[in-house]
Amino acid sequence: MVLKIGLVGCGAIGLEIARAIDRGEVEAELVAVFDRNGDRARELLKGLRGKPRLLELEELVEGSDIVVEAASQRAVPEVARAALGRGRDLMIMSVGALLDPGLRRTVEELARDRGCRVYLPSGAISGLDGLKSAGAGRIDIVTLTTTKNPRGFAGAPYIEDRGIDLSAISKPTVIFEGPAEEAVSAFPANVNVAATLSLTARGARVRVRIVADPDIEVNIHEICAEGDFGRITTRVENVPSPRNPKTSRLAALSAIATLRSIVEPVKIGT
Ligand SMILES: NC(=O)C1=CN([C@@H]2O[C@H](COP(=O)(O)OP(=O)(O)OC[C@H]3O[C@@H](n4cnc5c(N)ncnc54)[C@H](OP(=O)(O)O)[C@@H]3O)[C@@H](O)[C@H]2O)C=CC1
Ligand SMILES: O=C([O-])CC(=O)C(=O)O
Repeated sequence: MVLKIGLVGCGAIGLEIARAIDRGEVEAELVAVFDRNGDRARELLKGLRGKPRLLELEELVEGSDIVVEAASQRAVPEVARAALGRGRDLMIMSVGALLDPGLRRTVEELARDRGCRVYLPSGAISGLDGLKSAGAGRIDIVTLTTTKNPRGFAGAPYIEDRGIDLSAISKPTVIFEGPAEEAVSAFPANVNVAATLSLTARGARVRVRIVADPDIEVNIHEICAEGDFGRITTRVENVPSPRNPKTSRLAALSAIATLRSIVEPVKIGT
């Protein structure tokens, strides 16, 4: 049976996912899309050969085997409850939402009760395979250093609340340092990867450093993890999405790769 996918969020990541399915790169059918911005959803549909329907969330869930969230952290509670509550599998891109302990518990309980799977793609980072293995032992500390062009941080609550003038940054500047839980609320569209690291590290401390560098055009994520296994360091220099400079192209590719791994019989990696 062909996997039926319902997509919530038709922005930079949603568009790439929809196109990959439409080109036959994932053996699945995109049956429906939803976005609070109807124009963006209609624009996405125009470019596809297939004919997914533009539906409200409840109807989208009804017709899908798996719901893919590529919208925002704010969207996650409603989408998760709608999908898991009806026994549908769920993929979450706005992983930062799951650092709210109440929501994480709800998602885990609903998934267990209804026999559903919840997929959290690696997103814009590398090294989760090793970190996942390390988590079976003891991880002491994980640090994430994220560096983007200042324009990538525009609109973040941390920037707005403090009135930080991003255009005045003329050299690499540390604009935030703190735990993952704070980072994902302060920069909800920039460091969801901190939450993915935190969940993978199973309770180990994840410290986040955010750097604005006016001289770069890539989104860099550097990770260092230490524990009884030794040390892992990884660094990705990501090409930003042409549609959304906050988001890296690798994040959309990781969603597509996760969907493939769901439908393909051979699973590679930890
Ligand atoms: N896990 C990871 O590694 C990564 C995660 N992300 C996260 O993935 C998500 C999608 O990223 P991206 O495609 O770049 O984002 P975009 O902003 O490009 O697109 C998101 C779309 O979803 C819409 N949307 C927002 N909230 C809702 C809602 N409650 N219900 C329905 N639609 C909604 C937005 O509308 P509007 O424009 O009106 O807000 C927009 O059209 C973001 O939360 C982003 O932070 C991004 C990169 C990496
Ligand atoms: O795409 C990226 O570089 C990472 C990102 O925005 C996020 O984790 O929210």
